[in-house]
Amino acid sequence: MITFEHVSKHYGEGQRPALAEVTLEIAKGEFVFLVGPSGSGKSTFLRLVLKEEKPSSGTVQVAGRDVGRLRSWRVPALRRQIGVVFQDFRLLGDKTVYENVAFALQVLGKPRHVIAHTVPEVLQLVGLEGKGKRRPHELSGGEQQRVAIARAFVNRPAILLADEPTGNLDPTTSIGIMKLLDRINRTGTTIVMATHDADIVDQMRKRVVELLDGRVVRDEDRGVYGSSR
Ligand SMILES: Nc1ncnc2c1ncn2[C@@H]1O[C@H](COP(=O)(O)OP(=O)(O)OP(=O)(O)O)[C@@H](O)[C@H]1O
Repeated sequence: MITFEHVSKHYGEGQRPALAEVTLEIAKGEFVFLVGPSGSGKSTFLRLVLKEEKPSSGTVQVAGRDVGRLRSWRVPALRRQIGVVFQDFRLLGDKTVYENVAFALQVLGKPRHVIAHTVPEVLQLVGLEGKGKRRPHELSGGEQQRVAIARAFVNRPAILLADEPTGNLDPTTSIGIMKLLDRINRTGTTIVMATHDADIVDQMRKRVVELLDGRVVRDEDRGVYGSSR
């Protein structure tokens, strides 16, 4: 589903590379934690998958396409296959929960009856039934993240990228969010999650890819946050 072959990314002359010779394959339906200290290249990895950045060298393939060679007019089609969730939720503050999720479908030109049917379904999936009329500021952080996940998932993308989705949440709320991501993963969606949350990684026991200074230094199935060696 996602293949990196000898991918390096240099943002600027004289800077050390944000990613260096990364070769990695993530299969359809996998759940992968990207871990590593601040500045190790996790967000850069995610941005390359989305074609928000271009690799300086090497190839990035997503869903069978060479992202580096993708023409700009094909980029929206690539991004339709990828849902994204961030640490700071990034909801539209002047829209209700329902409208935030519906908006993701409106921009894709989905007919109104499809939206009316799909949004309540996905709000129920994320545990927000009955809260569609609230605005983001009337929700807890965990609920806001559920809205963000509903919005990212409403189009049933093949891939969900999550950049520190539990970074602003307390441990109990974080566990709820992880259960939700696990449920989404079980529907067949490939999930790549960058995180500093050691407890979560240790509890979930999924594949762990560790970056250090832009290099993959560990890739373990059912891994833990810190090296087990
Ligand atoms: N737009 C940019 N321009 C220049 N340098 C950048 C840019 N984005 C990231 N970098 C540099 O690339 C390196 C990797 O950054 P990246 O954001 O990918 O790390 P990260 O592992 O996601 O960090 P964090 O855990 O703090 O989010 C860092 O040295 C950073 O300063």
